Amino acid sequence: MLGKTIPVPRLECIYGDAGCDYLYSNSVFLKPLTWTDNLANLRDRITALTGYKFRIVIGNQYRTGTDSIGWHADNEPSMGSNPAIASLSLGGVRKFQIKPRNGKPTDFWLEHGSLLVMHPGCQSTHLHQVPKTNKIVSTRINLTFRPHTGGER
Ligand SMILES: O=C(O)CCC(=O)C(=O)O
Ligand SMILES: [Fe+2]
Repeated sequence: MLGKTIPVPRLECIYGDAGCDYLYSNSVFLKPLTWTDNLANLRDRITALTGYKFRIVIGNQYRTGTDSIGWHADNEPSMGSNPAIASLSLGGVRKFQIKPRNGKPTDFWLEHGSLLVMHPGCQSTHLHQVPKTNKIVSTRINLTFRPHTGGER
């Protein structure tokens, strides 16, 4: 529901081009802050590396092992069809799992500085998550660079 605060088990923020508002799960509305120099620099370096253009970045902070993100696909219509998503991990190592819808998960241990790229099509065929863990883990920050179809250019 718009205007309602929904708790999520992690901290979130969004930066991006003006007007590139982001609505997910039909309930959470995020309005981007203006790109900082450091984030814009990272965005441009990742575009140079991957060839994909990005207009928003969503930041997640997993403070402890109880912070997480459940199984989902990033298929919000505002990103257009078949988005390419680049995911940069910083800080503590966490398990990232990806699976074909109804298939078996594959585990990746995303280390500080690793860049995971989900190519176009991935969001229609696969789901991904960062599960909770009982292990002691240090804080992790993840930045997902994404396209967006709206806003000002
Ligand atoms: O933290 C991660 O590695 C994944 C984050 C994610 O899936 C998302 O923000 O949609
Ligand atoms: Fe995701």
